[in-house]
Amino acid sequence: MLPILQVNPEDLPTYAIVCGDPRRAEVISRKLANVRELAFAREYRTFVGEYDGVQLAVVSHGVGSPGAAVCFEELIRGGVKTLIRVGTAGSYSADHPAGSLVVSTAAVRAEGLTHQLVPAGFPAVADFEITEALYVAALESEGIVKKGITVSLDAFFTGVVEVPHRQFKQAGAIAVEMEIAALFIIASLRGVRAGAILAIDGYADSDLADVYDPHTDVVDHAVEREINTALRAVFKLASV
Ligand SMILES: O=P(O)(O)O[C@H]1O[C@H](CO)[C@@H](O)[C@H]1O
Ligand SMILES: O=c1cc[nH]c(=O)[nH]1
Repeated sequence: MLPILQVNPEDLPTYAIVCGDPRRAEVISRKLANVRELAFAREYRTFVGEYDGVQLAVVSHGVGSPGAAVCFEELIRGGVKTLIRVGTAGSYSADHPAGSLVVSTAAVRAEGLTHQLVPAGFPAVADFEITEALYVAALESEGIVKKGITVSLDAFFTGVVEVPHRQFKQAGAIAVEMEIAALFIIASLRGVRAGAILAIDGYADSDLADVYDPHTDVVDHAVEREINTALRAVFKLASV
């Protein structure tokens, strides 16, 4: 039994879609055939089922890298070889506002967890095949799709220390979220592949406390679109 997810490794397939929100995991699970909920322990809700004949798990990892890392590590210990994060993110550009999709090609390690795992200069990079499958599948849907470098932070709300959003943006990053760096570093360390797609829910460098509202139809529609994209990507990846 995986001690924290509370899942029996024998029940896990080799593909997994992961997301922060346990409710999103349940939404994704409703798109699967022969679905079973294996566990709901802490923030980690685990379903297994089939999409177009491909067996996959859908698991929530909560908010923030340390908790998400526990989920990724246990899934990999349980036999998962392909992990796709289906998340939300803040945008750095009016070219991709709320409702857009972003496929992460690499992540800035602006968080703490990965610095306890690998040396400072080690890159957090997505798997090429997963990234390609996600991007191609996303382009088949209606709406804006971008691919590029994303930033993984620990702090969601700001304090008195300035987060260098302007520098990240000037250096080429396109969106901000919280767990992709951990996912890509852990995948590299453990010899599995990982990718990520994000629904944009606002602007990252605004005062989030005042303006952040991820509960809009535009964001809901983008989340639905990224879920369908990720499922089609899983099917494509499993078919080659
Ligand atoms: O929508 P999820 O997958 O949770 O992703 C983003 O949303 C959470 C913050 O609201 C963080 O987990 C961040 O990475
Ligand atoms: O981490 C996150 C997630 C969604 N939107 C943001 O601005 N930041």
